[in-house]
Amino acid sequence: MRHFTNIIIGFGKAGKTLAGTLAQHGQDVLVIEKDAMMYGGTCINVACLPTKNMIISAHSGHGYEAAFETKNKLTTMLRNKNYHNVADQATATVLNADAEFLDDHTLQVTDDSGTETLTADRIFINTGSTPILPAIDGLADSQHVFTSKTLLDQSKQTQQLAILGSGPIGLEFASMYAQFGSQVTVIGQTTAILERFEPEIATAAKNDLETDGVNFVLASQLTKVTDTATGLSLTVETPAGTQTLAADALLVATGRRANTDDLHLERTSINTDDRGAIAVNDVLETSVPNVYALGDVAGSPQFTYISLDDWRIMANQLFGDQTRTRANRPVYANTIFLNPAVSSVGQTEAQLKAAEQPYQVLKMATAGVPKAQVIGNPRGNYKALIDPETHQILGAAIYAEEAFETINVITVAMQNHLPAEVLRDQIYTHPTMTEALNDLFAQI
Ligand SMILES: Cc1cc2nc3c(=O)[nH]c(=O)nc-3n(C[C@H](O)[C@H](O)[C@H](O)COP(=O)(O)OP(=O)(O)OC[C@H]3O[C@@H](n4cnc5c(N)ncnc54)[C@H](O)[C@@H]3O)c2cc1C
Ligand SMILES: NC(=O)c1ccc[n+]([C@@H]2O[C@H](COP(=O)([O-])OP(=O)(O)OC[C@H]3O[C@@H](n4cnc5c(N)ncnc54)[C@H](O)[C@@H]3O)[C@@H](O)[C@H]2O)c1
Repeated sequence: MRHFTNIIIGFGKAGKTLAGTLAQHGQDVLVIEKDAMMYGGTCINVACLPTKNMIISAHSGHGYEAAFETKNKLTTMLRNKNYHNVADQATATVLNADAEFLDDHTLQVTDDSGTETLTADRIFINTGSTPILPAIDGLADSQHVFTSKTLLDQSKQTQQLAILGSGPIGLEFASMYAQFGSQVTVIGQTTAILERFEPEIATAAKNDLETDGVNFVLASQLTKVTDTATGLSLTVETPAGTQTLAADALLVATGRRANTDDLHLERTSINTDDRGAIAVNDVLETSVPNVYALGDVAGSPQFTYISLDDWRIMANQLFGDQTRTRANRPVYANTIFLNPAVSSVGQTEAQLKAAEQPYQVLKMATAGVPKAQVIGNPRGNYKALIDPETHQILGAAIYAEEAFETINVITVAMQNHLPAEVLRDQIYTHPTMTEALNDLFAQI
């Protein structure tokens, strides 16, 4: 039985960054990753980075197959770099094996050479999340049903793509495939898309997706999947009655759940919450002392930058002044990478209204921003909500080119309680999309 000071299960964003921190402090650390094609974790191999690379290729007019090759080169380079970032540290070791718990502090790892028992002073669980496949007649047995990961593996373009779920994965793939020229149908159970965004922005984005060729079947339930000679036939209960849709492939994008499947937590005193995520306190410790969970598996909001923030909390607790916790996570935004992107931060007008909190609304069309015309994509709009007394920003939503950059400027202002005048009066380089903030906040 080998013993380590630190064992990290899963090569995710939090885990790989923590491995570097521990090694820099001279501590030994073993990182266990079950899949050698996943060194570096989900984001760089099968999620954020390959999808954004393919989306950029699609929006730039590149064909699917060229985009696929470019994406594979990128992920291969990143995987190799991520592996060496950890494995080349003097006190770090990477083990390609499946890890499971035997008891609270003992792990068993299994690889081609057999099994081994390991113990550690501290164990960090960073095993990410896994797609939820709804129990729909025929779905599990179909040869033409894909997850985001398996669809990204397809070297040939799917010409007729059905997508179940209108969340970020469903919409980003819909936008990407429509730009590649495929016929895309999104089947959603909600009556609208982007429900957590401002309605003006959600409506504009939906109209533009439709202009790009995406067909929406909303407020509907997929009830049956049947494989045909060429693809599949989908039975959908819609408000207008039962519809049958034909497609070459179905992407299932109906959410992701914490990945605890192989860990055998039932052999431990590690608790899970009502969503199946590992229950942790504000400093990410599980119900077992010295066993921690970080990122998606700990029920953290499912973003790479939040997994990275879990690393900040952990590093601060281990080596810093122990002030950072989940409870004082800074303000953060989110983006869905459509054409253009939609980004939001803080509260929406509906939330402020429900809370009876006073606010002033500022709105502007993207077409008024010179850079949007330079790029040739003037679609979209901006909306901000400010406190009428302090002029602090309560929320913002942007549907525009480079929304994902501009929103970060607003986020910094919100985190630091700056009045909107600071963004209104700031000098921005020209021509940039950030200049929109001069005009948006000029309406105060
Ligand atoms: C298609 C898609 C697009 C996304 N786009 C974005 C985006 O643009 N921006 C964003 O911020 N977020 C995005 N996300 C979400 C983001 O990818 C995740 O929130 C993030 O990767 C979670 O990281 P993590 O640190 O929790 O673990 P992960 O990076 O998921 O790492 C977990 C690792 O643990 C390994 N593992 C699991 N079980 C075991 C075991 N028993 N033994 C050993 N190893 C094990 C897995 O193989 C995996 O490598 C996207 C997700 C998807 C699916
Ligand atoms: N740009 C980004 O930051 C980005 C991109 C992709 C994914 N992600 C992360 O990954 C997570 C998972 O993404 P996701 O889109 O799979 O999940 P999600 O939970 O965000 O959205 C799932 C959608 O599927 C719908 N749905 C669920 N069951 C359904 C059913 N039976 N029929 C029809 N619709 C159904 C839900 O109503 C919801 O709209 C996201 O929550 C997000 O945190 C982030």
